[in-house]
Amino acid sequence: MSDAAVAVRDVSKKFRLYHERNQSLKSAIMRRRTSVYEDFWALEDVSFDVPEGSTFGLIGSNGSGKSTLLKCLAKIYYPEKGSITANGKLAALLEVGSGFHPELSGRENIYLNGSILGMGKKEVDAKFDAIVDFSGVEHFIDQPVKNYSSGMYVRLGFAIAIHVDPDILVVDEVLAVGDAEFQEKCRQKFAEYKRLGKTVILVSHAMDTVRDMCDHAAWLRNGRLLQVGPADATIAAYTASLGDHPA
Ligand SMILES: Nc1ncnc2c1ncn2[C@@H]1O[C@H](COP(=O)(O)OP(=O)(O)OP(=O)(O)O)[C@@H](O)[C@H]1O
Repeated sequence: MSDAAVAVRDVSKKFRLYHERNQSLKSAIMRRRTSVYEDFWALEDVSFDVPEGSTFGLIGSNGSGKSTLLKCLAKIYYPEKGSITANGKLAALLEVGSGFHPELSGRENIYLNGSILGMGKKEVDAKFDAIVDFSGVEHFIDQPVKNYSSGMYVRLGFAIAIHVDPDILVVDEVLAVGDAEFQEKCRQKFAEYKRLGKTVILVSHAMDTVRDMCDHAAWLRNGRLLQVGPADATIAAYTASLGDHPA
């Protein structure tokens, strides 16, 4: 479909859950090295379109498959079944610290992470000051990132991801780690993306944030898509399903 930034079609993702009831060496030998496992489908037959230019929220309870789906979008995981088509350059900011080497400095990690996200050295050179400026971690830029706080990690990771200048930005829960000032910066960035017709896909448990930022949303439960469409209606259905337990 021409107006879809991302088309998710019949996506199913399986993990193996190993059941090692007895951890001893003797028991491993007795089992003759055969492992006992079961297949667990973290995503099952998930299909939806993310409209181009939308800010799209993925919502659902813990373990419903949101992060797994984002990792499939970012091509960190490959689904066993189905397909995902992205129409444009996609940059993802997933778990805190992913794509960073803890022993390297912030400066070195900008080059490392930038190249993982598809930027050449010259491009990073040209954008370096702007990345550092947006991140707000200039004072610590030559320190190893293992000494960064989780908020500093996320600031730097987000600053790099947006300077890739993606058509589609995929952001996991990590924004919740940032302080109020940083969240406001992100909010402004998402609004700017919207004005530019770019697409943002984000995961959040904060329904106020999703309501505030997103125009569309998809609700996952136990790996299945329960509802997709306008954010307000999807959030209302999800929160109603929680009964007395607020999201
Ligand atoms: N690498 C893995 N190996 C085995 N199981 C996994 C793996 N990654 C995720 N899972 C399982 O897949 C299911 C979905 O996990 P996922 O992290 O996608 O959920 P989520 O909706 O992002 O949850 P949360 O809101 O808690 O972040 C969970 O049951 C989880 O235990």
